[in-house]
Amino acid sequence: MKQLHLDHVAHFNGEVNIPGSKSISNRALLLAALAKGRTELTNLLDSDDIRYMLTALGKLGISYQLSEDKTRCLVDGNAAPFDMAAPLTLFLGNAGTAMRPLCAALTLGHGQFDLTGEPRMEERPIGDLVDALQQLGADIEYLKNPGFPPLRIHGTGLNGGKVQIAGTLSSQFLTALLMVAPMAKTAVEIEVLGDLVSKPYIDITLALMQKFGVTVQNHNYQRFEIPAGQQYVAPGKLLVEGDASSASYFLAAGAIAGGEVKVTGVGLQSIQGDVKFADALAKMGADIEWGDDFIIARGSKLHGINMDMNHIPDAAMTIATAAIFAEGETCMTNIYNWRIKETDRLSAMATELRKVGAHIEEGNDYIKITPPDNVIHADIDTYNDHRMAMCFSLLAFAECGVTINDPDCTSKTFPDYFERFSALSR
Ligand SMILES: O=C(O)C1=C[C@@H](OP(=O)(O)O)[C@@H](O)[C@H](O)C1
Ligand SMILES: C=C(OP(=O)(O)O)C(=O)O
Repeated sequence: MKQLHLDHVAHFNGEVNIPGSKSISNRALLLAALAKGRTELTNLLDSDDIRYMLTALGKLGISYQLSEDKTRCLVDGNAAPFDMAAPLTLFLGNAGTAMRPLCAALTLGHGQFDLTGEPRMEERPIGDLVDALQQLGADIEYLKNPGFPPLRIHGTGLNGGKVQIAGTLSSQFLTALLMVAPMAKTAVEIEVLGDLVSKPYIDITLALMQKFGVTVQNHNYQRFEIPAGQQYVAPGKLLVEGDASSASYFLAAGAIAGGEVKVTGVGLQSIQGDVKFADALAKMGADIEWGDDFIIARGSKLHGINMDMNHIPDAAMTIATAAIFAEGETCMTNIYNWRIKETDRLSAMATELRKVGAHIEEGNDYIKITPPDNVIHADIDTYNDHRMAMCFSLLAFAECGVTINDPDCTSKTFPDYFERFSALSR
């Protein structure tokens, strides 16, 4: 297994232009494929999750041209649902933003589609989405375990009408349903059951649907009305914002190391909820400055916080490792869905933070972190979870440094993360 040894970093300063948002890249690619006309995407993310979406769209007959550096993509939309004469298998790795929306999109057209993924993908639920699509007449079979991928979809077109969907495990199910609703045969009315988790991701979905010319009425995230007969229309150029979750590691580094770090590509104008990470960091005592297209974090003495983090599920992991450098306890609540992501993140986080000497209380949906008096050097296991690797890089600010096992797992969303991190380290 590859290991990356990070020696003590005393100073961390500079500017980072953050690579494109995963959430926006994969939504924009799928909408561009379904739309009428050509979309030019710039600052597209080049990473595993986006490659799975692009490869799937290519197999589905979508023509696109990718620039050499893979951050600019011209997509010629289908102006219609996918229609394939021969059965197709699409391997989607562990990309939730490919699996969930494609599952919905493939019910719209015609053909037989098998959606498969990595072993972990087979443990990540999708039943709430499948149940909702079945209410609209979709024909979807589970190929192994009920409620989980792999799936077989027989495209038959999607009926409209009223549909209920659970919002309690993942917002990606509602995102997927929203994205296909305008192309159903009649108007769709969605009712969300239970407390909707990761709500700001729905704002990303609605913002992109709007950019592609589609109307949705949002009744307080509990009910959505989507008129029938709508066609996605290519918006021409679309600049993908920098990824706000990816920005969190650099902002936290700036706050911990006492220097000044500026991230560009995300800021006040961002449509991503994870920019609110900067507010959580400010609550810990960091000095944060906002611009329309940038955020600056300056170091200061950090203290622990007690906060519901359901609105920033991904960036919240960065708070957990930043908490090691804060005075007092940090309690992060309402994060049950950490358990169904790339790994069981609550359990992984608790295990690895204990290795560096922290005292941890792990609940079903919360984690309480008491930092150690002296951080201990540890070999950090990353569980094939890019965010475990990236947020534990912050332990390089401890005197003892840190070792990251299997650092290449950052390829899911940020292939050159450690090069960028080193570039700002002194
Ligand atoms: O819609 C999206 O782009 C995402 C939604 C979130 O998932 P959940 O809604 O499952 O929490 C987030 O964790 C994931 O990385 C991306
Ligand atoms: C949960 C994540 O990914 P996915 O899009 O596969 O759900 C993540 O990137 O933290």
